[in-house]
Amino acid sequence: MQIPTGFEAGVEGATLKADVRDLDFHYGAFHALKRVSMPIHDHKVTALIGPSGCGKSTLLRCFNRMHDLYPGNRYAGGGIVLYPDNTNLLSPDVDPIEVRMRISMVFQKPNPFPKSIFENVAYSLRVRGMTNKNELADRVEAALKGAALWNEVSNRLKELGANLSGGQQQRLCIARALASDPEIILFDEPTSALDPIATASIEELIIELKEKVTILIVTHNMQQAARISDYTAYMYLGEMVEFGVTDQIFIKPQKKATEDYITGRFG
Ligand SMILES: Nc1ncnc2c1ncn2[C@@H]1O[C@H](COP(=O)(O)OP(=O)(O)OP(=O)(O)O)[C@@H](O)[C@H]1O
Repeated sequence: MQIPTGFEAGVEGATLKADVRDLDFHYGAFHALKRVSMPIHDHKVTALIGPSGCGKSTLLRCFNRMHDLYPGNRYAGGGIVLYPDNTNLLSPDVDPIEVRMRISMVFQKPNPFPKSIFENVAYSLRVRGMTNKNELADRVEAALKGAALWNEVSNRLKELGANLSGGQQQRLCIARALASDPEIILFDEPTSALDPIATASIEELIIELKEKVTILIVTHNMQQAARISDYTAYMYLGEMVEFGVTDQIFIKPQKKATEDYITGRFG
């Protein structure tokens, strides 16, 4: 899908994986997202930045219909179109379970299931009906390799996931997210509970992962957004203030509000 008019392509020939169109979101009476539009480029990392409470996580959670799990939440406006099949992820006709198979999520705190390392990764495959032992083993190995964890755990697969270090647990959660072969992975501040070394390895991994998947990441850390993302979106009070190529947002933002935030004058 070529970039529709009105979106800054940034990279020649870039294609879109999804686009958010005039999206509104309400937590009961609270209007948390206001007419948000932004493109999600295929096989790129897009970072959502902005001060606390501006709606970054709310926007991220729309992508896998997590808000559906709580009563009173309401999507409105245009929706989120996923390419290449033009599926509106927020349409009531689209099954949220299907959406979560195509779009997986990694949370702020590593949250392995109380199961073995192997089962943490195999779980989503079993849920999808995979029963063949060899196939499961191959897929688990591929996901753990994809998450740069295989070398550290290949001889510990029966141990509890919770026995791993924090950084390893987060890579296990990334392996779990990868196992189902998603098209997009959502990361919600994935390194905020980790030390600098574990953070660096997750950042390196995210950059590698974009070969396989499209990535959308919420981060409080502007240096992190600058280091790992191709595109950055700056949000404030539920609105999309500015979207662009990361270098442009950080070096020469178009809007004063973005500049004030980037330079630390605000936020
Ligand atoms: N379940 C909820 N019910 C009502 N309001 C909510 C709920 N979750 C978030 N909000 C409100 O929606 C707004 C956006 O919250 P959100 O968590 O998306 O912000 P954020 O930019 O991710 O913030 P942070 O960086 O602190 O995580 C905030 O005003 C928040 O108080």
